[in-house]
Amino acid sequence: MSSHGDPIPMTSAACGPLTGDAHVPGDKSISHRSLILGAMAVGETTITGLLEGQDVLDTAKAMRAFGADVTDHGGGKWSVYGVGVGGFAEPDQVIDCGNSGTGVRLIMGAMASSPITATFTGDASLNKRPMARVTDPLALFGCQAVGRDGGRLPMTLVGAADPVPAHYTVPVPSAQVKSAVLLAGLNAPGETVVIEAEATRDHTERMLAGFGAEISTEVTSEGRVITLKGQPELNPQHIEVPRDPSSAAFPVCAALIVPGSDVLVPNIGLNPTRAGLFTTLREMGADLTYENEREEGGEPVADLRARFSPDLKGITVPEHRAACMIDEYPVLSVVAAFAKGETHMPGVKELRVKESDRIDAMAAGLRAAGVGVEDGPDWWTVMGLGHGNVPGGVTCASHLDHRIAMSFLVMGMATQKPMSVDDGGPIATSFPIFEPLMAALGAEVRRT
Ligand SMILES: O=C(O)C1=C[C@@H](OP(=O)(O)O)[C@@H](O)[C@H](O)C1
Ligand SMILES: C=C(OP(=O)(O)O)C(=O)O
Repeated sequence: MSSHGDPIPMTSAACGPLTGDAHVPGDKSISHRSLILGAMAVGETTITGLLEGQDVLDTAKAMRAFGADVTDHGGGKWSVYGVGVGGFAEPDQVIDCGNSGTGVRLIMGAMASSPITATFTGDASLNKRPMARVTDPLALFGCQAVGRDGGRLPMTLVGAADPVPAHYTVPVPSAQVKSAVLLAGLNAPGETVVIEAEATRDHTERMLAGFGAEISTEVTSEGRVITLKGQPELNPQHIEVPRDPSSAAFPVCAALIVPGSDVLVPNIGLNPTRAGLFTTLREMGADLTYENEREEGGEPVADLRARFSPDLKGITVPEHRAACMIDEYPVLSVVAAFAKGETHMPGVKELRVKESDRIDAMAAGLRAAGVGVEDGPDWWTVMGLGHGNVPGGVTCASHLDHRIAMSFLVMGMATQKPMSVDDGGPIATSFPIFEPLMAALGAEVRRT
């Protein structure tokens, strides 16, 4: 089933070279944060290039339910009239975050230090995902949570009437947990401190500073120590959302495996906490170059140029790189199938608690398509067959997971026989223009 509606079976088949420019949508992480921080500022935040995927639309709807005035002006232009830190109203309906872990976890953080009660739910995928990783630290602020067994949604949070700041070491590498704690810290008096051993995406820290919060990060022997001063007045901003490196991954990887391809993916944010896939692909021998490198809004940006790469080789992806490419492992495993030799991916336990168990989902489809995969609790290895040698010819389950669906469709562009997915519906959560964008490059992707 797709997140919203009937399943949409899709197929992709081997195609001629992929060529042209691929303008991928706005960054999903930054889009969620623009709406949430806009809702917590005093006055009007304007946003251009917002990702209008279902995950972000669900966050926009949630921000309205908490009292912010959120307006869609068309063409990716949005405005949010915020209610100020501590100004959230109590929603009179259940908050449905659909398929989005980022949406629900950040919003829980944003309301946790306010004296209001809210009930959260999601689709069948989100309702299986662990929420105690967020509600445990939110309890330190005085927020109470009651959910289903194992800390699952639906779940009701009773925000703290008298919040206290927290000092918390994040036990798993998760930007969502870190961000939930920081957002809760906004309405607590005094300093909230979050420590992360491994660096995860730092958009919340950068954007909070942009909105005028007092926040600092110190790198110590314990890791990154982030200190936030509570109860600031956040100033509204104009935000230009950069294009999403996690979406860029799909046309980039497709170009590397389809013979003769030459694709330009312009204006991609290369924040080091997000760009691990591109480093990894270059280590595998990918013909992937950064053109027109520049800085925009304090972040490194470049146009990515990906060309067919006949001599890809398997590598071991360094474990310390996992957090900065965590959403890209599914599509990396596809590229690995077309490389020569083994690609070993250690330290990736978090893949098992995404929209699906991404190791299981990819391993099942790759094996069915004739590719050897070995896996353990926190690692997996793909036995590459080399270009032209990957059989394909199977239908894979996408398990309500956009990245699984897109990964198998990219794979089918270079396998001997077409690849299908049972449901391409979830693609709309993060990359609603995936089909027309890939078709315009010359791919054979269609609904079946
Ligand atoms: O903070 C964010 O915007 C995200 C953090 C990551 O999740 P975790 O925090 O669970 O690693 C990532 O997988 C997700 O797509 C977006
Ligand atoms: C894991 C992802 O998203 P979320 O956790 O927001 O559902 C993703 O987009 O790959």
